[in-house]
Amino acid sequence: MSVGLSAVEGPVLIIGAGLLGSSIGLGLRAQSVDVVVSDASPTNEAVAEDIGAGRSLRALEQSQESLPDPAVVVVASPPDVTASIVIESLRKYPHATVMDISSVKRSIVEDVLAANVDASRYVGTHPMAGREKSGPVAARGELFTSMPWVICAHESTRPEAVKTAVTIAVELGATVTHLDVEEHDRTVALISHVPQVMSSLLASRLQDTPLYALGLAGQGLRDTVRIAGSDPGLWVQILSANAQPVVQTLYGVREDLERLIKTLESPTASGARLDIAQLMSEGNNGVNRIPGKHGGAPAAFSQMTVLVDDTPGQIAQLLAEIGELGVNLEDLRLEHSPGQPAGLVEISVNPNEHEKLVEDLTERGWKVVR
Ligand SMILES: NC(=O)C1=CN([C@@H]2O[C@H](COP(=O)(O)OP(=O)(O)OC[C@H]3O[C@@H](n4cnc5c(N)ncnc54)[C@H](O)[C@@H]3O)[C@@H](O)[C@H]2O)C=CC1
Ligand SMILES: O=C(O)C(=O)Cc1ccc(O)cc1
Repeated sequence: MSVGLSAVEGPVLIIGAGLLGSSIGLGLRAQSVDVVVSDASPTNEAVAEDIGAGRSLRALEQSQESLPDPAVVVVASPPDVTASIVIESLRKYPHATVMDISSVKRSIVEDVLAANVDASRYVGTHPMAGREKSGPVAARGELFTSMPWVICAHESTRPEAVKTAVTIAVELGATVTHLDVEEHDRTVALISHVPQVMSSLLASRLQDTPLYALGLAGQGLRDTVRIAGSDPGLWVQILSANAQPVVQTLYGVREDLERLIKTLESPTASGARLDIAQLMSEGNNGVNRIPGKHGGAPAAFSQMTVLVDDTPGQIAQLLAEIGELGVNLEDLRLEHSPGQPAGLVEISVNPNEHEKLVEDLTERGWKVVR
């Protein structure tokens, strides 16, 4: 039974009410879907209920209310317990579609298919959205808006189960892509797991760096180490469950790293500079291939930087004025170094709006750098 106008049939039972589970709960509740949350940690389950991600299963049980038969079970627990929770849920809720959202798929699908359960109601999925924080306090209902969500049906998944998973992803604002399990694991090794490794390896170089040196860091360092703040416990599980595809990608990185080290050991040798330039431009080629917003073609937006005072309301004022000027912002990034009295707002717009916006904002008294 659906409570609101949502296309999702509830109740939806979310098992694992951490960052992802509670974000899904918040997003579905915003569409008036009936959501029940369950977590091994009573505290996380209670926090999830408090922030509005769904009704606590424990609280329902304590009040002697029985859980209405869930139409969908979303398993949002850490990867290492996901397969066993999926299997248990398929047994316990014989009418429910059971989907998981773990970052790795092959090991889970294999375990579910090997168990004596009705695996046709199981569909593996993976929202490509997250944060470098964990737990329900970090949850956001809009986490999945315009983000990809991969659906990995296995050979015996029922079409209705796929449809249910797609409906949930779409309801949360995500864009659905279908991949088989092997392709998924190979792909995420490159676009998610190795980036995490590279970020952590670079950030680990900073452990003994004097604080004055870190204080000089610009946005480049912050951009590349942001995800190094991720939960080690989760990443031990992800990397070990997807070790083989990750290692394949790391072999390529090792090759390029060895090439660069060798070149830089003799930087004035004949051809050395060309080799450095080649490595850098190979990086340019790669970054230019990353699609723009909403999965569209790589977009060539033009950028400008606006200096704002570090006082409340400045950024809101700037955005309001850009809106008044009728310009659509394609992207926005804030740069701010602690201790600096000003912040930098980097704005991306369509190139044909660039010059006029620089002029208009300057006229209105903003300090704009092209
Ligand atoms: N963190 C991220 O950015 C993303 C994570 N994922 C996947 O989502 C899943 C959850 O990750 P997060 O929400 O980040 O982790 P989290 O640590 O924030 O949440 C996991 C929750 O599961 C609970 N839990 C642990 N064992 C349990 C069990 N046996 N039964 C019920 N609950 C249990 C924990 O108490 C915790 O509240 C993982 O499988 C992860 O691979 C997918 C996409 C992005
Ligand atoms: O924060 C980011 O940039 C991420 O890429 C988050 C993320 C982490 C793990 C996943 O399985 C999917 C997405």
